[in-house]
Amino acid sequence: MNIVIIGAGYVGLVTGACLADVGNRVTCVDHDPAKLDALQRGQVPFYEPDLDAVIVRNVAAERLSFAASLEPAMRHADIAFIAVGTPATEDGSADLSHVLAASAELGRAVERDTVIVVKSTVPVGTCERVQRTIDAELRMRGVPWRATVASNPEFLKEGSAVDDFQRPDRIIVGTDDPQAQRLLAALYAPYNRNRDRLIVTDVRSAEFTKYASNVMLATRISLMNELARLAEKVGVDIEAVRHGTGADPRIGHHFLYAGVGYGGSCLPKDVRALARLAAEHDQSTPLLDSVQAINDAQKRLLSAKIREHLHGRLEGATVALWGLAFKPNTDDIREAPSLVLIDELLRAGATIRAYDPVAAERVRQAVPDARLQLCRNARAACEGADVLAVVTEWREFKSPDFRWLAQTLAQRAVFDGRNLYDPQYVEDCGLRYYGIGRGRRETALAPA
Ligand SMILES: NC(=O)C1=CN([C@@H]2O[C@H](COP(=O)(O)OP(=O)(O)OC[C@H]3O[C@@H](n4cnc5c(N)ncnc54)[C@H](O)[C@@H]3O)[C@@H](O)[C@H]2O)C=CC1
Ligand SMILES: O=C(O)[C@H]1O[C@H](OP(=O)(O)OP(=O)(O)OC[C@H]2O[C@@H](n3ccc(=O)[nH]c3=O)[C@H](O)[C@@H]2O)[C@H](O)[C@@H](O)[C@@H]1O
Repeated sequence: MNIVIIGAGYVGLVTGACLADVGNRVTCVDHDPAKLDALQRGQVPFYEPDLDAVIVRNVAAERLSFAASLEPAMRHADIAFIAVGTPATEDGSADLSHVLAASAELGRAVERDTVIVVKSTVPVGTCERVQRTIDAELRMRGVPWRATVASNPEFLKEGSAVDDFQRPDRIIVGTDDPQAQRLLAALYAPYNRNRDRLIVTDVRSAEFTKYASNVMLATRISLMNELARLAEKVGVDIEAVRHGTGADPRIGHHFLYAGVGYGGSCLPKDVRALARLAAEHDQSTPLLDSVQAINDAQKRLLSAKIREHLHGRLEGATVALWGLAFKPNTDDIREAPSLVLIDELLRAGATIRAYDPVAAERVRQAVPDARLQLCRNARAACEGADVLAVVTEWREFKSPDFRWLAQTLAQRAVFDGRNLYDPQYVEDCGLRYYGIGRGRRETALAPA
């Protein structure tokens, strides 16, 4: 098929590259000249494992190309995907300006009957707005073409985006139009050989399913983080609880990790946007509000623990920080917990020696403060530091030399924001260990 993708970001680029990889001809259109320039020179503008290889081989095979405008690709397009950003506005609602601008551009560029697929995460009713926007342009042009708008939310995760796209748990297609259903079923057939992954529903349900999925994930994390706080107080290790609860197949082991709060470009904004949608319909959202409040507090937990260990003396202290990206295997720092920790430490007068395998440069641009020193590797970050905080669970942080750390860190403490380490082993090596919800019998407080 001939495919046009509007928006060459995480979702658009992965979608375009993967669809080209199974034989489609794909044009990715983006307004950002720097991004286009990089792509045209064969460079992927962000870090995503395996993506560059898929892009390079499909560009070489002339199945994948990049363009600044929809012309002339729309002349041959069977399907056009809208994969532009939907960031949060000030009041938390999804900013649809990019989606609606792309819709108007599509209305001006459609040159044949085309299925328009909204892949961006959008509130219920947006696809209908997209349809109206495109139809108005088509009417103004007086052309006979039909654009059928369908919803097809994306569920990939950054850091494993290519694999997630190629092996989806489910493919949600929202449309009542039988022709669009058939076309999208054919497009996704390579990922649905057993015919069990495609869920066809109405447009509004598809739009809602995306938010429901993300807020469920966020809720699980906040619940685990709340349990972790209590676990610490009553002498319970949340890691043991995670194993025990996850063994129930109704609960499952995935997404049960207590930590420093969820970040990224999606969970935080989507929880906010759904709460906002509810408010617009006069519905309160006590659960979603708590999910967000717990997450905000969780992002501040590590700095409070560090402050306590240093007896309140953060001023003049030096904190080594491992991990800046909001999760491993990405350089994305949008709403990253590391940024909250950095902000709190800098405001308290501390110096930070930070290391991240790929996200350092982005943090340098976001936080141009000389007291944030970006280091060339994990060990260098610890030299001259008082304590170590681990915020992102990159593989290379999983098994450090704790005895060396005990000799190097002046205040001999590790703050494990991802519960990577065995507390007893760390302490046997001569360090004080602080995790998230790693209560032990001796740390339990007697009830008041
Ligand atoms: N990042 C992720 O892991 C996931 C994101 N989503 C959703 O997918 C959507 C896109 O997210 P990302 O890919 O992260 O966004 P992004 O911000 O990485 O990329 C969006 C791209 O669209 C381009 N753009 C905006 N308006 C345009 C226009 N009119 N014409 C051409 N290009 C235009 C921008 O220049 C940018 O390169 C959002 O709604 C997001 O919530 C869904 C699943 C996963
Ligand atoms: O809509 C989106 O954009 C995407 O949002 C999330 O994907 P992503 O944000 O890339 O990453 P996740 O793996 O979900 O992690 C989000 C945050 O939650 C944190 N997390 C995750 C899992 C866990 O058990 N505990 C935990 O604190 C991570 O560290 C990270 O900060 C969803 O997992 C994807 O399905 C969805 O498509």
